[in-house]
Amino acid sequence: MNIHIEAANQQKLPITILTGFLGSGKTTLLNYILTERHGHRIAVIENEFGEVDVDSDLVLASDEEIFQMQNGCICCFVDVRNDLIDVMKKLLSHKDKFDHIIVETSGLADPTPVATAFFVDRTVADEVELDAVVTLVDAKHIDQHLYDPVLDGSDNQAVNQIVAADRIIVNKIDLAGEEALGSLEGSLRKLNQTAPILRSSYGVVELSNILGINGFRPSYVRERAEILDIDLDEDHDAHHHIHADCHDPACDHPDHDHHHHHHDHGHAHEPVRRPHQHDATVKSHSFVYPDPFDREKLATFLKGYLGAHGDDIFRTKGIVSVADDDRFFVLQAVHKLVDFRPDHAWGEDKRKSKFVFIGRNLDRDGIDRNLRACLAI
Ligand SMILES: Nc1nc2c(ncn2[C@@H]2O[C@H](COP(=O)(O)OP(=O)(O)OP(=O)(O)O)[C@@H](O)[C@H]2O)c(=O)[nH]1
Repeated sequence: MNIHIEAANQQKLPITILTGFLGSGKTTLLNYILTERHGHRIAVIENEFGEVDVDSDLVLASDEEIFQMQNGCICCFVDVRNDLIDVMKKLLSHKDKFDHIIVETSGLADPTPVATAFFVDRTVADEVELDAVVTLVDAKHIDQHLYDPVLDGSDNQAVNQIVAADRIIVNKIDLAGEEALGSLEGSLRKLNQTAPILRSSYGVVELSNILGINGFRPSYVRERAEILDIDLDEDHDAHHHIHADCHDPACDHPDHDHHHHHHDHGHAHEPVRRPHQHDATVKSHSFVYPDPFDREKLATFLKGYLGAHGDDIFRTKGIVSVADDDRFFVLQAVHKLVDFRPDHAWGEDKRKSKFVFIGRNLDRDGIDRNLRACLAI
């Protein structure tokens, strides 16, 4: 299989891979990018973690093209990566409509195999170039994931995302003091010696620092090839190596083994396995209810429950139908920090509530029982 790594070419469509741990602010940054006037016409590909799609409801409607990719994490499955290539081909078939693509990975994804995927398919590789891997870091919560004791000896996605970055954005600086920020930046610098580190609150950064930066300049090629695990020295028929760990506990793909590295050697459907451990303790549970909720009861439950279990529950999201209110409510929680507020009117949309809880030691039945107790009936 031929791998095309070459100098940046203005004709090629730049791709930004937006990554960062669960709840770090990827969608917030994406919304900022999509609503900001920056001169780029952007297509977005999203990869959702968890089987119930909430993210598409959270991304602001815009003229941009937004493609949802569910059913697995981009970084994990060969067929999800193939879907990525298919989506990319569709986009390329009307590329006059945009001049930049952003791929938002799921919060548990390793960006490296996602980036590598673009070099696997020749048609796509001829037309696109990786502009940059942009990694968001949650200034308040990252420490507990970088130094996660449960992951001792296993792959740590929070670390991989930082290692793979061309740009690091320390987000949520409003929640951290100067001293903590300084020490965090020191730790990030140890993991990644080259990526400029920016700071932001709610993803507000100077966009010229993260879009159209040509992270793949010729001088970067070797360094990037190393990060992407592509062997440049193997003449024209260089193998590509995809480290396709699945970090999507929601997946139950038959070909998938959560305890092994998949190591492709150009044969997309025949992963070669080698011993590997990783965190299979993180799970995602989704809940859907047709009946409306009592706003106060639900808010009280969420605060109390996440207050008690928020060390283990990394991320909670929801779109909620509230009794006697025309608007849908959005639930956003990262560990113990809960944000539950009204959004737009439901309009023609069918009212129903969806919740996704992601974390360790989740008590699915208990959460379900508690949520049902908050229904307005
Ligand atoms: N205080 C504060 N909250 C923020 C900031 N940026 C984002 N948030 C909040 O953090 C929560 C998570 O933000 P998202 O943008 O949904 O995070 P994400 O990385 O897309 O999350 P996943 O898709 O689950 O991985 C939301 O409640 C945001 O409003 C910030 O700079 N400061």
